[in-house]
Amino acid sequence: MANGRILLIDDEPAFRQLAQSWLQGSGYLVQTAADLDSARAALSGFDADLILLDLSLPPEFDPQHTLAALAEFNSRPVIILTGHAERQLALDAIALGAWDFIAKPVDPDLLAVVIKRALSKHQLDTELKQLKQHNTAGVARLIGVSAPMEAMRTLIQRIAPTDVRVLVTGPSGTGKEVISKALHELSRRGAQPFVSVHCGAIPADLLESELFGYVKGAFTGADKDRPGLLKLADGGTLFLDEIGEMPLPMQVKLLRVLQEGTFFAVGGREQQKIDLRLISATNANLPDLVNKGLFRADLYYRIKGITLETTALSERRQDIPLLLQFFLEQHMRLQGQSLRLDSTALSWFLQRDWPGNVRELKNTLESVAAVAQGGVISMADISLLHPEAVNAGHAELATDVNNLQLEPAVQQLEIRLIKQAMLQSKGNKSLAARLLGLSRQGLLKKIDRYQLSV
Ligand SMILES: Nc1ncnc2c1ncn2[C@@H]1O[C@H](COP(=O)(O)OP(=O)(O)OP(=O)(O)O)[C@@H](O)[C@H]1O
Repeated sequence: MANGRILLIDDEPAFRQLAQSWLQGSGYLVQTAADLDSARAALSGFDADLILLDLSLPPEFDPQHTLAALAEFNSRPVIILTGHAERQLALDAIALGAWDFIAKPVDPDLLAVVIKRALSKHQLDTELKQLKQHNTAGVARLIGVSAPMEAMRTLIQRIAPTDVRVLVTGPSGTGKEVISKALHELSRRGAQPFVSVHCGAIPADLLESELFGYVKGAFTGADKDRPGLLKLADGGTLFLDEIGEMPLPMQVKLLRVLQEGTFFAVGGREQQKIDLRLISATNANLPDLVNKGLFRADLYYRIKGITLETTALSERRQDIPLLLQFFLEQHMRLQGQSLRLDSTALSWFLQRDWPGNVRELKNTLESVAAVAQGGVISMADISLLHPEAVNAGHAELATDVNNLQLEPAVQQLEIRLIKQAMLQSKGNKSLAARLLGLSRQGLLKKIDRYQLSV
């Protein structure tokens, strides 16, 4: 399959031919056009994912004319090809919505990087938009494009309208509560309460009165009737989180409620009837607990209904960029400031194992976002909170960070990142500067300041 479709609009035949062969060599489908009219004609039959646009085009050779046409192409990323004299125009193009610009003569390696980044950002934006447009609010909150997530979304949509009991199992932080809420929101009970009970967090001797409520005088301190969580969930959904941690005596009582649909408040004589849907979740292996006598087999079969199994984030890594984007947007909305990850920070997030799954990813992003400055999260921010991010070969930097010697720590980090970028770009300074989010001039100054032999 092709990596993407690119339309190259440039009046120089030799450059068109050369760039076309570079891009085809990298697996892109490429069409070319020499002016705006032929570009429009090409687009009617070729749905380009990205456009490379020279600003000086025939017949006018007037960059302003080309800039005026930019809006026609803006549904896809446009990269401006510019000569040095056109730098201001390129900046104007960016203000008008172009994705980036690249100077002529074009460096093929740099072009490849810019195109790759533009296309992956574009794909993320499109996927996020599609998810947002999903008319089923509950499922839209479940971010992810991996096969397990797609399958989960389909199952949720099928199961939600029924009243079948659901058991959601899987590792901690993989979204079991998000899934349960989606099931509730898409059900006929969606407008009724969703009551969540963390079975392990309520002390065993309080769980009964919390769930069933109590009547005045039932025990010391019960100075008035109080409805329990079961009653509060009447008509809606009761979500029993970490059900594996429910004490055995309470399991017996819950079983009776599930069998009969009725219960008594603690100290009460009046039988109460409830109508609710039960969704349970656990990260424990319930059949194992049943075998060990820690969980009642009859209750297990009652709550099991349909079992939905979540997948660890390390087994669906393709969801990480979209989750990061989602949490970044959430953060930006809350803080009212724009924020992005630079490329090294993004790779760090992509490469980690995330044993705490989505919860750990979200918390980590939020904490580094809190210390980031200037609207960009970089490795310098990450290593302040995660000194282990600095690899073993740079242990001295970790020590500095621990000693809170910020200045030298930042300098050493800069040196390391510059060396890494130079290595990655095989000595190409323009590309290294781009990877580091610096201008070429800015990079040269730093190389000079640190007297680096790169
Ligand atoms: N697919 C997802 N899309 C968006 N947010 C998610 C997703 N999965 C998890 N989250 C977020 O991650 C955090 C943890 O999710 P959740 O509480 O649902 O996990 P859990 O599996 O129930 O964890 P635990 O077993 O520890 O109770 C929440 O902030 C939730 O919003």
